[in-house]
Formats: sequence, C-alpha cells, structure tokens
Amino acid sequence: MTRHYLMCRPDHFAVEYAINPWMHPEAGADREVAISQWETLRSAYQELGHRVSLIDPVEGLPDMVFAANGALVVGGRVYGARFTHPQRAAEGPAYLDWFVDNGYERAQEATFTNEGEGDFLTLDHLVLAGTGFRTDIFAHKEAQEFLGRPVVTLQLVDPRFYHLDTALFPLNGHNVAYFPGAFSPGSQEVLRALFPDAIIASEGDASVLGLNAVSDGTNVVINIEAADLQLELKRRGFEVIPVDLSELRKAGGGPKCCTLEIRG
Ligand SMILES: CN(C)C(=N)NCCC[C@H](N)C(=O)O
Repeated sequence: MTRHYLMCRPDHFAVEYAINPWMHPEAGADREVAISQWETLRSAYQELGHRVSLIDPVEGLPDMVFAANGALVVGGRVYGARFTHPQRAAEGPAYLDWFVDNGYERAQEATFTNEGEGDFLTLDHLVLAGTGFRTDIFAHKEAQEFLGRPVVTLQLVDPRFYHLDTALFPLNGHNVAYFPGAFSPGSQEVLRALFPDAIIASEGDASVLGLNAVSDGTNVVINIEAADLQLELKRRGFEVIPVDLSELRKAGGGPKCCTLEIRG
C-alpha cells in the first residue's frame, strides 16, 4: 500500500548542542554529506512508489530534519508535538502550521510534552508510546483521547535509546522488531505478551540505530550497518533497502527520524 511521508531537507542541519548521548558538537557534522544521504532516503521512498511531501526547513532549527518528531498523525487527526528541549521548541508550531496550511482540520496542539512519532508508533489496533526521556506519560492519555485509539505505555530505560523509535519499529500493522534492553522489565513483559513473534534485535544492531527503520509492510528501509537485523528481515520475507545515514546519526537520528508518516 502506498504511504504518505512528510520530510524536511537538512538545509540547516548541524550538531550545535548536545541533547542526547549521540551528539558531540565538538566533532561537528558535514551538512553536504547529510543532504546527499537524506536525498538517497527520499529517492528510496519514491522508488517504492510512496508519496513524499516536504516541509520548508527553518534556519536556526538544526534538528528539524527529524520530521518524525514533529507530530503524530492517525486517521487524519494531527496531534502536535511539544518538545522537551528549548532548542527544538519552535519545531512543534512549525510542523502543526504545515498541517493546518495543508488542509488538516483536525489538528490539536498538545498540552503535554511529547515528541511525535519519536515516541508514538502506530499499529493497526493500537499505538505504542514511549516515556522515560522525552514524552510525558500524560501525553499518552491525551493522545488516546484525541485519536480514539488504545495507547500502550512502554518505559524506556537506556539513554542511548531516548525515543521509542530508536528501540522498536512496526514491521506491519500487527508485529514489531525491538531491542529488549532498552525497556524496563515490566515493559519487556508487555512486549512479549503483545508480540510473541517479534524480531528481537541485538544490542549491536540497536547501537547503529538499526531499529530506527521504516517498514511499509513489505519493504524495510534500514540503516546499512544493521547487518544481522537485515538478515533476519530477509529470512522473514521482507525486502530490505539499506541506506547510509551516518552523518545524520551524529545528531542521534536515522531513517525513521527523518520520516513522519501521514495516515488518513
Ligand atoms: C529516533 N529518533 C532519535 C528521532 N526520532 N529523532 C532524532 C532526534 C535527534 C535530535 N538531535 C534530538 O535529540 O531530539
């Protein structure tokens, strides 16, 4: 099925501050390399037949390329992001304005801190929601009320995996891949109960943001370095599209971070 993704070209990308353990401003990042890697990602989606819309990048917002954090869109309802760190605060209204300007009438500003699809991942009958580093657990309840979908809270415990989408991705509408070590013991039990047939990723693959992947149910766009995870995906019948986003990883992001899915 054709997907609709919102992306933001990294025209102002930089690593200027450190708000996660992957970011080292002293080491910097090469914007031109980041742009060319991002273009490869965009082309990969287009070659798969997916629709890609673009939001204008804003000067002074170096992390705006990570569109997944800008909102959560389910059934045409847009739940706006409210960022944890002041450095990214202006991205929330910028993304919400894009949706309003593009005719999404059911767009809601959030009362509680949440980083969009960074911490909310949507399956057919439920939304998985991360908390612990960024998104406030009260935002899980607010999103459930606004979207009319069950939201299942998952507790993140490892600062390297500060967003849910660094540690888990939906393979399709009813199954996931994840790295158990990123979750509290109780949340690991919840995941085992909900997804007995999940792909369990290694710490090595999680550490190259291999779980920050995008699946359309048939094709999985994934960081090239996550070798074992790619093998397991192929074994399960998925088409694997490896991409190199190493420059964007210097800010703590991968393919999924660059991709906000617009549902409905
Ligand atoms: C899965 N991830 C990590 C994302 N969805 N977003 C990446 C955000 C990176 C940004 N420097 C930050 O720390 O907020």
